[in-house]
Amino acid sequence: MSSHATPDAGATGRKPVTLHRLREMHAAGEKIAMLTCYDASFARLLDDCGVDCLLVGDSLGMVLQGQPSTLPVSLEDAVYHTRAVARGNRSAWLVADLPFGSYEASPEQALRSSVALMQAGAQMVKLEGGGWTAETVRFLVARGIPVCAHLGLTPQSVHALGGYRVQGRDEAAAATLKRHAAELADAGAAMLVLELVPSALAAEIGAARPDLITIGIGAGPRCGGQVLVLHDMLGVTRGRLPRFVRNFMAGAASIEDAVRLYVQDVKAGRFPDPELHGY
Ligand SMILES: Nc1nc(=O)c2c([nH]1)NC[C@@H]1CN(c3ccc(C(=O)N[C@@H](CCC(=O)O)C(=O)O)cc3)CN21
Ligand SMILES: CC(C)C(=O)C(=O)O
Ligand SMILES: [Mg+2]
Repeated sequence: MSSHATPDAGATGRKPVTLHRLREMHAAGEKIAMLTCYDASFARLLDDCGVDCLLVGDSLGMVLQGQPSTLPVSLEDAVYHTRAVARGNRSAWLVADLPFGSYEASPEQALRSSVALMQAGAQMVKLEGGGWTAETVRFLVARGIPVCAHLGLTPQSVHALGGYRVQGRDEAAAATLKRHAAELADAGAAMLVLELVPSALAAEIGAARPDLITIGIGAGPRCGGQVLVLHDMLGVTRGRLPRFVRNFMAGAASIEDAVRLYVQDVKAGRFPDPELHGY
């Protein structure tokens, strides 16, 4: 064992996943595996299993708190779970959702909320919305805060959208989505979550902006990476699940095996299957 071992890498652990490394992976065509994570124990497990990115999603409102939507999640809630995940994580890239009401009023409000998440251990913040968020994205990026955008089904707008429905289905909506993606990329967003959009549209957005790392959830296999809600892919969530979910615990001998299978299947392009999970 070298006496010059870097302090960040554990004895057997990988090097920390940086934004630079994610861009290298994306440029080389390596798919990025992301999962939501809300606590220290799962953070350590997911990191050990090679998950590239952990997302402290505001889905925690539904999954952990039993809320009917993500709207009741507070910035305090997000900070609390980001702290926990940051303590358990060793090397995965840590993204935290800006909750509903914590960033919409102004770029300054978004900065204050983002500072709270970054001080809790996040390395990137994620916010939902189209072109109107570009000014805020530019403001945060200029101040050293990496930003992930989120288009398509944006659950914080569920009441305006009229339910958790596929977005960008007709030609006009698809054109708007493409324009918003370009505006967010121009504003400096490094990553873009595409949720519940037709696979062909997600592929087009990614092809138009190779500088933007697209992460799909119900957006088909031709994205730069994939994300799922942890409790969904582990078969913990009860009730009817979105079509894009696969239960990786089915046939797996352990949670670690299921998570490793997810990472392998994302990297190999085996998940998602366009027939089973696509729109
Ligand atoms: N546990 C959990 N998993 C999620 O993926 C998730 C959350 N919670 N909470 C926030 C949002 C809500 N999400 C949802 C919820 C329902 C559908 C759904 O039922 N979609 C239909 C498609 C409808 C259509 O065709 O327009 C489906 O069958 O997939 C999709 C995404 C995704 N997010
Ligand atoms: C599902 C992902 C993209 C998310 O925003 C969340 O978990 O809150
Ligand atoms: Mg979210």
